[in-house]
Amino acid sequence: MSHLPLIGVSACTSLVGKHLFHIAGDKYLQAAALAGWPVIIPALGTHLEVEDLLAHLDAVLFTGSPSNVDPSHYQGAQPGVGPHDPARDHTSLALIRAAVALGVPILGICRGFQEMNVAFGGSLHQKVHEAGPYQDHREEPDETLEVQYGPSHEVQIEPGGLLERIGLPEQIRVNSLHGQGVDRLGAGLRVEARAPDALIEAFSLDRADRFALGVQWHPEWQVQSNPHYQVIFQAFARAAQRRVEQRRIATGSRI
Ligand SMILES: N[C@@H](CCC(=O)NCCCC(=O)O)C(=O)O
Repeated sequence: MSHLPLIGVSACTSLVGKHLFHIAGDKYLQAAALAGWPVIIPALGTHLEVEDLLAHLDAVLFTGSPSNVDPSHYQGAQPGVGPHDPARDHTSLALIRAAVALGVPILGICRGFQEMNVAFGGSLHQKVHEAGPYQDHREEPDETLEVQYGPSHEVQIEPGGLLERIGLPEQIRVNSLHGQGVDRLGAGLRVEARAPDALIEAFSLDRADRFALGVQWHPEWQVQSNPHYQVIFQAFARAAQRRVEQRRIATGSRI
């Protein structure tokens, strides 16, 4: 039997009619399936130990979402810009910290990237477009998905980092669909890419023994037809496969 990695995919809470559901977008699940079997992680908050779940997973993908991380997680009690999803905040922040501690590879996309920064003690601009020298990084609300998720601006890949090592060239074009962005970078994170306005667009954990990468753009979008997006998921898949091997050795081949 082959040991296909199990890839956790973070869910948002969302009302469908009068009932609360835990949902993850199809494009994230399809892209995660390039690395292994995706399993949706419900945003159940903190009453379950995330370590118990992580013991069974080989990697976790933290998805994008229209909701914003509640600023109480990084700058004290403030109303902040909604919508918020407190259950997702609690689940994701606990999962990110525990995954890194346990050596489970993680990839954060858009909100997931912002969650990673907050989990490492960083902060976010509430509205990037009102925060000084930055461009407006939001999508045009009335445009088609093809336009919204199409290339929007360049990012400059930092030399010597993970993104360079996995094969990305000095500059790539990426999509851009976010109102918030990294302000103070979390402890232990290394900048991997910046937008032309210098906004941080990607970071990794500065530890050779961990795969923890966050990107502000959406590499899951039509990943199969974009070689620059594909290499990110290929690197994530390799990290998940390494975790399968580590778990196999740790459990004496019984997985
Ligand atoms: N709300 C945050 C994060 C933006 C984000 O993740 N957008 C993705 C929305 C839909 C999707 O493609 O999953 C912000 O505005 O910065």
